[in-house]
Amino acid sequence: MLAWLTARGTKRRRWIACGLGVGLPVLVLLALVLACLINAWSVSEPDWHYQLRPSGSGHLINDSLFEERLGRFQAALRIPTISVDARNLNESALEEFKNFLQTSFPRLHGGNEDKITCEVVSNYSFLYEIKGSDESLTPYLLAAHLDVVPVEEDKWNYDPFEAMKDGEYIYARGAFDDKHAVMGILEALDYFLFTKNESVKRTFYVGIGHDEEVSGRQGAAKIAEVLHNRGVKTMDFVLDEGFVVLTNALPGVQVPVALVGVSEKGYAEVSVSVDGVSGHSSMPPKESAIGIISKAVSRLEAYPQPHFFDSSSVEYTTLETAAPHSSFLYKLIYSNLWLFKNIVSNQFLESASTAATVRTTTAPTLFNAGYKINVVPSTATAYINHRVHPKQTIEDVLEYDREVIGDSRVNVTLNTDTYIRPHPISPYGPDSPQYKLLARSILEVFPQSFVAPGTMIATTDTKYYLNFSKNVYRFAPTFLDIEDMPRLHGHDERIRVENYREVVDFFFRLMVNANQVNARPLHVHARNEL
Ligand SMILES: CCCCCCCC/C=C\CCCCCCCC(=O)N[C@@H](CCCCN)C(=O)O
Ligand SMILES: [Zn+2]
Ligand SMILES: [Zn+2]
Repeated sequence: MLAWLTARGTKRRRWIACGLGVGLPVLVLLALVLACLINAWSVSEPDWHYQLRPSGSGHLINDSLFEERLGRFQAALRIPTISVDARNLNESALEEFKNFLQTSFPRLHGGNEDKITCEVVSNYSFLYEIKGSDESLTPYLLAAHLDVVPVEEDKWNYDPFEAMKDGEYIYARGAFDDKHAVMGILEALDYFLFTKNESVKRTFYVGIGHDEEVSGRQGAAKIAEVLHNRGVKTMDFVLDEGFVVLTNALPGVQVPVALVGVSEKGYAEVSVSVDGVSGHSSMPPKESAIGIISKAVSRLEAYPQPHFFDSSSVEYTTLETAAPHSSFLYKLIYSNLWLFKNIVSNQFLESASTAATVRTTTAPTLFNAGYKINVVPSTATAYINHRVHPKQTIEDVLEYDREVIGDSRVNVTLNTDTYIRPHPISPYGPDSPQYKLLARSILEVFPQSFVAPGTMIATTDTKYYLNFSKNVYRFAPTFLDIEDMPRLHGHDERIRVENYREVVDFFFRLMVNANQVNARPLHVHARNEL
């Protein structure tokens, strides 16, 4: 009897143990799925972001004036202010552009010194100071550049310097990068100061560089020096080109995202070279200099730099912010990144543009070796352009390169004249008044979008303005579908005509908002009014 009871007890315990063994994980899994679903169902736009949305929208600049402004923009695009390298700028075009600005905006360039002064810096760059009445308010800086990259004319379907308008778009080099901002800022400024006659409380500056595409050393760097010498030490915020309003950039997100660059990747030019033996090509060595460097470059591509995506990454917030605007599947993923971060990170690595936001990129861009078909050259050099992720130092990147190449014959050398360290992360989110000011101005002009932070993947002139402010933002009010990305620095660069209207509106709104202390958004409404 006792034995039977004991046996029965053991059996029950086994059943319980077995039940627990299978049931508990199933329960945990169910709880997990439920928690994820609840997170996805309950995700909504944060109140602070929602409250920045205006209830109405409308263009601020009247239509008859817009045609005139558009004509001026096209005229600006027709001047080929091409920067090839720091010693090869198109000086006659720069001179023409200077005259063009001065004659197009006479009220900004003299005779109104009580409102605005303009200094020409390094012959072709411009620094405007708009004096405010309240000296207790910290000034801010709007920046842009007037030079453009060269064109491969025969690859364009339009003349890159004709600024052809096909009804919907204007096609021209510089339409997107960055003359829309130069002209948009000046149009808005002229309207703000002389048409609307706004009384300026907060001083602000407009800095327009002429050599951003080749370093900015004569333009933005000198503008920063002039400001410093005038005793300007602090800016409330700095806004320069950078990210834009993007469509189809984030998986599962149909709504346009106005991505604000709150940091910027670093920049490094690295040479990978070997000094070997030369000789007759009829008796080649087992490994030539060209072969050794080819292998090194091939390994750098095969073993890319590490990637970073965790709760401390800016991109993590980008996706959390995108969650309420995503399809249900992506709501589920973006509102549960603690669980799905590895999947997301792998998906990011699949496309060049998103991969660039989560890792240091490695681009072999130049390859020099050899000078005659029957001579084995002793040297070969490849040049690698790295864009350094803020979670790495330039030293980390070089060390990784050397490790991956794993060949002591190969010299890996940093160009110490050109490197730029990753920029610090500027504040973003509800606790940053400067970010909110920018977000409000964006939403007033692009109410169909949402605003999210990102890490700018290319370099901008902001590197020269970092000492003025901890609030440095990189954003241009232009629309870009991810499919149009190759047009940037590529062929058939373009901007939608309607988008140019929004560009002028945006800079005008920003000037109005920045001029109001403790400003409230236009037509603010409560969530339940909709
Ligand atoms: C999760 C987000 C997905 C991001 C997708 C990327 C979208 C990119 C969108 C817009 C980028 C616009 C960039 C326009 C600014 C380009 C600035 C630039 O070209 N700078 C040059 C400066 C060269 C100076 C000489 N060294 C550069 O970086 O090469
Ligand atoms: Zn640019
Ligand atoms: Zn550019």
